Amino acid sequence: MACVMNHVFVTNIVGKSRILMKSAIKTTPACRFLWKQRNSVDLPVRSSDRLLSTKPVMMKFGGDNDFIFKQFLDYKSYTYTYLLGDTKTREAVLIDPVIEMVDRDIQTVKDLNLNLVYAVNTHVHADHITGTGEIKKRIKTCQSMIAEVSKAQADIKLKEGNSIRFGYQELEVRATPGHTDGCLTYVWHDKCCVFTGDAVLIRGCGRTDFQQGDSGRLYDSVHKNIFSLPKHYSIFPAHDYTGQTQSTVEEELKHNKRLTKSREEFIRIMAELNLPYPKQIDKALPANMVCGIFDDPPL
Ligand SMILES: N[C@@H](CCC(=O)N[C@@H](CSS)C(=O)NCC(=O)O)C(=O)O
Repeated sequence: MACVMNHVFVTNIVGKSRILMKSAIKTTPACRFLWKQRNSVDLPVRSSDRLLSTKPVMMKFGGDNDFIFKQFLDYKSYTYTYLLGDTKTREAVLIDPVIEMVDRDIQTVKDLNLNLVYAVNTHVHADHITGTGEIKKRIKTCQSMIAEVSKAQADIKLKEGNSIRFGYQELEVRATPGHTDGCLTYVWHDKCCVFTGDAVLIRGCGRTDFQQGDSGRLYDSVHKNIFSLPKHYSIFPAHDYTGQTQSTVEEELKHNKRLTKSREEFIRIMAELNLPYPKQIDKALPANMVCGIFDDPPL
């Protein structure tokens, strides 16, 4: 097996030694696995030259897999919550849990005998209250995560270049601002998939008319940090309003109704959307700055 390890510099270890600064050289997945076995704290992640996995899409459902993947829907806000787990260690993370659906999420964690280590938000949501605070109340060892620049409360503040590790699995954190300034995208390179929050929706994108919305910034960050991924990577967004569940980088490069346009045209399209404000925005925004925990229970 070709295994070029090169140099590793792990500089910032936070929260049970699972958050690692990007810095080293990407190798083959098998090589990385062997390397991780030798050293459970430091691990090589990808280099700035974006050398990435050449494996085909690996979202197998069933069989002898090393991971768990579940996509849940909140049918009120059309939010997708993702449960990702590592079958060897049973460690798991939840991405974008919704407060009203926490019973479902925690029950699934229990059913699958998982140890939920992180409850992660892609950004400060405006349309629903996050479930991260409620989850932390019920699972004391679970830590919450959100972007540092969002200034929202969380146990661990993330920024571009961090990695989120659960068992032998790892998500790369990429900054994709524009819908909000703290939008993060999580890339699961080993499984060739990417959790884009509201930055890229299927055939669309997050609106840019409130919070720190900035259409030019969204266009640039998506093209730099999502559309530069290998074409076969699967895209899993935070919402879909049309009944779709998943896309790929290739599909969105070809068919996204907004992001395939020129930057100038994109900015014009976004300025003319005239969408109604999300119904829950007035309570969701302040609640989500404090992990979704208010003194008064949410309606
Ligand atoms: N009707 C929904 C809100 C729908 C909405 O505005 N969605 C946001 C993401 S949640 S802030 C969005 O960016 N939509 C993009 C689009 O093109 O629809 C509600 O009342 O909650």
